[in-house]
This record gives sequence, structure tokens and C-alpha cells, in this order.
Amino acid sequence: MNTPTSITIRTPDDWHLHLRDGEMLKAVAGYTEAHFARAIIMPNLVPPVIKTEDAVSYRERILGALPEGTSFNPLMTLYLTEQTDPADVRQGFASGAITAAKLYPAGATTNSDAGVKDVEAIFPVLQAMQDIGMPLLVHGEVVDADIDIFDREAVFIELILSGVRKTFPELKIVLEHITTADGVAFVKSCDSNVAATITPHHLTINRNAMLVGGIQPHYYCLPVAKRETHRLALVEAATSGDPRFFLGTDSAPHLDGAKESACGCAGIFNVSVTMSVLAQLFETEGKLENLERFTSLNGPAFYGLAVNETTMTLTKGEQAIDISEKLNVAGGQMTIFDPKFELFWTVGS
Ligand SMILES: NC(=O)N[C@@H](CC(=O)O)C(=O)O
Ligand SMILES: [Zn+2]
Ligand SMILES: [Zn+2]
Repeated sequence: MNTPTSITIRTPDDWHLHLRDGEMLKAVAGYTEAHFARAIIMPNLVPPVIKTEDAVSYRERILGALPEGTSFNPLMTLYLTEQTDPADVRQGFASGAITAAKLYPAGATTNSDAGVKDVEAIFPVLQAMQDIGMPLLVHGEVVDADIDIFDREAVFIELILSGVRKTFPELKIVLEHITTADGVAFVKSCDSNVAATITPHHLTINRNAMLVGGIQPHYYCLPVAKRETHRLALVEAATSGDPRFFLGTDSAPHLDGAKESACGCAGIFNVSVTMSVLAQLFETEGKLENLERFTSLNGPAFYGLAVNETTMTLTKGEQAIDISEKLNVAGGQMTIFDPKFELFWTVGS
């Protein structure tokens, strides 16, 4: 069977995105708006987006960074702390200002110091979220110094997430940016209310990309990429059409100077190439027919939102596209994710 040279899908959404603030926000927001109708906006600013009022003003800054009259819809999240007030969460969700709340275990990732040390401390908030049907988004890694970094996701599922799930079986949970076969298996073991986002980078690279031939800081993100068997489990989940798996780019911009450092930041900027990377991957897997489920249908279904009415056409060209160019942003340069295979698909007809 010949592969088509163009496909049209409903416009995608990004269910996990870092837009930052200030100059960086102004530099990157347009790349998301160009390809995605909506995005779940991560709250790990400095200081974090803790209250509904913080999210409301952050949303205004996001829209202010885009052309007037943009149809892009930023879906806002709250950063949970042990002091989060369940009443504010209820009110923010009821008013439509907030779509979900994010659990960062303290110290697990970029700007997570104000996160949660003891998950039981947020049980009153989780109870409120379960009552109102508000999704809990989870950075699923333990931070104990004696747990190997490659095991942090699997141990989190076993020690923390399974307990949360048992205590709050009706709570909607998204295990964000899964990186392991254990993450896939956990989601599949839950017959309702649990889903996962998967990033384009965890679908296309394994830990060798980060560590072979010299240390490669542009492939460093959290959770770190794992061995190839885990990547293959993610590819199977993402391309299968299973409604519990959908796209979250986790595009996380940092200037090259902050990544190419003795203590480099975690995070990969990928949003401008995400759709090309995914179309290429799904084609290689013989699963192009499931691309729309992963990027545009499964996410809204889980969140209980309508699918987008607009469409996106992706076209396969004869020549590989050049993605080597760096972006000049916010007083520095930024490297775009390179999946290490040629990309022939582009957005547009
Ligand atoms: N993914 C990352 O490596 N970094 C993210 C934080 C996160 O999503 O954990 C960031 O904000 O830079
Ligand atoms: Zn995270
Ligand atoms: Zn993230």
C-alpha cells in the first residue's frame, strides 16, 4: 500500500506545555499557536502559579504575547502546594479559569521546590478535585536520593500513585510525560479515569542520545529518557489509538547557555517540529491512521472537552526539512529538538 503524501486531521492540542513568561513567552508562544488550537499550560513559573488569580493574570500575559484576536486557547493549571486552598481550586474550576491542577513532588524537576513533600498533605484538595471532576496532572518521579534516577518513575507509580488511585478511584489523573513500560502498564491497568501524555522526544530517542559520543545536553529532560525497550512500549501505546494516551509535547524552552553548562537545565524545546516528528514516526510504524487520535481526539475526550472543528493538513515532501537552525530568542539562542532521523512531513498543503 502506498503511503499518502498528505493527510488532514483535526487541529491538534498540546496537553502539556511550558510557555514561561516575559521575553521567553513572547518568543515561543507563536510556535504553539501556529500548530495547536489549545494547550495545557504548565504552572512552574518563578514564582509558581499557585492561586486562581495568578492563573488568570498569566493567561492574560499569554494572550498578550500573541496577535490580537488569536483563537488559541490556553488552558490554565494550578501548581499544588501543601498550602493550596481547596476552596480556591473549586472556585477556579467552577468559573472555567482553571482546567486542571499539577502535582510536582518537591525537587523533582525545573522550578519544583515549592512542590509537595508529603502527598497526604494535599488529600483535602484531591478530594475536592475528585468531587468536581477536575483532572490531577502528575510529574511522576520520586526524589529520594537513594533511588536511581532511571527508576524514579516506576518507584513513584508503586509507592505514591497507586495509593492516590486507591484512595481517590474517581479522580481523573494524567500521568504526565511517561517514559517507561511501567507507566504504560499502569495506565492500561486502570479501566477508567487514568491517562498519560507522551512527548515526541520520548517517542523517538532513548538514553543513548543523551550519553553516547559525549554528553548531549539538548537531549536532557526530566524524566530522563530510558532504555530502548521503554521507548518501544511508548511507541506502541501512542500509535495504537488507545484513548488513554495522547500528546503532551512537554516543550520546555531553556536558552542554550543554560543547557550547555556544568549544571545544565532539564527541558527540550520541540514544539515547532512536533507534528513533523510525529507524522514521520506514525508513518514508519504503519499507523498514520491513528495520528489524529493521539494528537487531536483522545485528549479532549479525556478532559471532557469538544474536539476542534478546524483541521490541519500535513504534507510529505521529497526533500528532508532542515531543522538545524537555532532560534534567536530572548537574548540568546535555542536549539530545536532533532529526533536524529530525516523529516519529510511539514504542516501545510
Ligand atoms: N521536562 C523537563 O525536563 N523540564 C520541564 C519541567 C518538567 O516538565 O518536568 C521544565 O519546566 O523545564
Ligand atoms: Zn514534569
Ligand atoms: Zn513539563
